Amino acid sequence: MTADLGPVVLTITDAHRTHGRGAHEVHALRGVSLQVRAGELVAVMGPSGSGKSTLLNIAGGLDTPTSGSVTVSGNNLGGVNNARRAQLRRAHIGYVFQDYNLVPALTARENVSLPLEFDGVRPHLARIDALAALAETGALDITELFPDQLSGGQQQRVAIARALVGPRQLILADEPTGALDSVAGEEIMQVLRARIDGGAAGLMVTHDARYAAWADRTVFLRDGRITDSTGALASAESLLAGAAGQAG
Ligand SMILES: Nc1ncnc2c1ncn2[C@@H]1O[C@H](COP(=O)(O)OP(=O)(O)OP(=O)(O)O)[C@@H](O)[C@H]1O
Repeated sequence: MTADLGPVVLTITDAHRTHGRGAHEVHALRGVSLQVRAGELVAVMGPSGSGKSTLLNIAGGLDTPTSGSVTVSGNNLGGVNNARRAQLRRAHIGYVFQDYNLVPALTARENVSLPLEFDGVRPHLARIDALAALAETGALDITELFPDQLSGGQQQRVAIARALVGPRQLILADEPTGALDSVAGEEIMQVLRARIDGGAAGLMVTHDARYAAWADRTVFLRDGRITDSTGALASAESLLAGAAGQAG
């Protein structure tokens, strides 16, 4: 997998993120540097409170580092105003969350079209792209169903299609398999892996070594710092040992 990596998509350089002040100050990130290339999936593991979600949020411009920089596809997210950051986010970055966040009143297809229509894509073109993304995630048979008619696994396929729709270069996933049984979880990982192999870069938070094993490498966070990094082939054993010790 690592042999065919493309250009660097995500660069995080010495990122610090502090929440609160004085006695309430929390150092969520303490100097994290990380690069993810096209065609590469990086898993992030670590105990509860170690800064995993904060790292994902700053990678996607949902949060900004207190110091340090974040560059996505050559765009420095810190050097632009909020409106431009939101635009860059929509153009380049797809998010997959554990709790799907689908709009209940919209069908699967409409949920996937929505981000494109926000960006001014005409409805018939958004529909074509939405159907392509739903095909990619194996959800073509449920395009006209509403979220409450779908299983958890099906809802996550729709949520991933929404994250992948259009030309996204960076896929950020926060426990994308968290609410699923292991069969559905493996299916979701196949979909994500295929998109990464197709040329996107991916950063995925997981507590589960089985899913981290789908990544090209895993970084371990502890107290806001990267403490360890391992390649996928380094050994499933070390991942399992790490997960057993660090899951939170
Ligand atoms: N908005 C905030 N205000 C204050 N503290 C925060 C905020 N967001 C995160 N934190 C703190 O920053 C630290 C890192 O949080 P973060 O959610 O990134 O960890 P995590 O590794 O994702 O945890 P979990 O596995 O439980 O989701 C924690 O101590 C958390 O309480």
